Amino acid sequence: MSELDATGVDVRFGATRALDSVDLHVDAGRILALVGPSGSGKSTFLRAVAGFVTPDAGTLRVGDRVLVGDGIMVPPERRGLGMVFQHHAVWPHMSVAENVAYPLRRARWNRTDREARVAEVLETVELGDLADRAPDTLSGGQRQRVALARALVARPAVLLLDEALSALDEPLRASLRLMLRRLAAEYELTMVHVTHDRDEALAIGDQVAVLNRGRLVQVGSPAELDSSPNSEFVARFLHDATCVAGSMGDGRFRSDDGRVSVPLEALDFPSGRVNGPAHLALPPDGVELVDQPAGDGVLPVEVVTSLYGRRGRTVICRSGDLELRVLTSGVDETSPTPRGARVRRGFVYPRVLE
Ligand SMILES: Nc1ncnc2c1ncn2[C@@H]1O[C@H](COP(=O)(O)OP(=O)(O)OP(=O)(O)O)[C@@H](O)[C@H]1O
Repeated sequence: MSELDATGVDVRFGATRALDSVDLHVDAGRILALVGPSGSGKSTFLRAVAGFVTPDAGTLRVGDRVLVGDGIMVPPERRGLGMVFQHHAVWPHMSVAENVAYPLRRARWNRTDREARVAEVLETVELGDLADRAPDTLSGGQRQRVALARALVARPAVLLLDEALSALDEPLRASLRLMLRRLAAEYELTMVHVTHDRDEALAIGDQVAVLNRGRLVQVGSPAELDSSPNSEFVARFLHDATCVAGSMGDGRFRSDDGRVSVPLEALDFPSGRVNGPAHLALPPDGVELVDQPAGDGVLPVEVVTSLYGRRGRTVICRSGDLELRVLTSGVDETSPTPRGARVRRGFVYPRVLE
């Protein structure tokens, strides 16, 4: 069990700054979920830790061992890390057990120790019965567990997962999420789990880090990110918030077009109190539908459509040019069409005027 520490990691590909001075710390035995839109630098970070990409600046350390920095650049095969990719790289010409034993063969483990360790790891990933099977006779989820077992077999200091569950269907994904959390706890394994799936990041991570254009924009527990997104970007990305431009003054937010006016009681300031130009981010669960189009903090709306979800139905409404998502619980769609949306909770951020 080892902690992972990244300090000031920069990676450039020509004019693209794939990672911009990234500082990240993962405590030993914990899972960090790294999430962000496409092209935000998630895979580049993992590849830099694994040793497939050389940072232009910064240091990477696992435990007290420097992997990158101070003139050191440890090659990938000497880093002692495990990695699992989206598409299970399982060798078709080897049985399940042979696939899993491969890293131990390369490390010249003797046969008895190798067989015992392979059997133990296959039990851990619940593949004990399938040791002799050929990979092409396995389901996608079983193959991915073979890849996981192979990454775990040599007791890596850190396990790196690059969209490792993304190609699987639910509910298999859900069961593998649980398996990863169980492994982290039982074996005190440090993990970095890269995903573009926001719900998965919040479900699996002890800590969640959000990347945007190579920059780390927020790191915190799932509950912190859920309740207190520190920027408009995070509010949009994690919460599907609708953003409204306006300003704060006289204890309320007023939108530039005059349609939205919200009193202080309904406002949160996750990045600090704001006065003057501001953006209001409205998460779907911070707005409720009401029958009347008027009232304090109420916008007149027209319902466009809705999506069913387990937490409730998300109703898509329009108010002027604004498209708003409202999470409702058990709204009967045949009831009189709601004509207003009342803001119960919105996040306010400073707005930098161009
Ligand atoms: N080998 C490379 N050569 C040039 N540019 C690259 C290379 N690898 C990545 N990039 C660029 O670096 C940026 C970050 O890419 P990266 O693959 O890390 O993003 P990501 O967040 O993992 O995206 P996705 O979710 O789409 O996989 C992107 O702009 C990408 O085009």
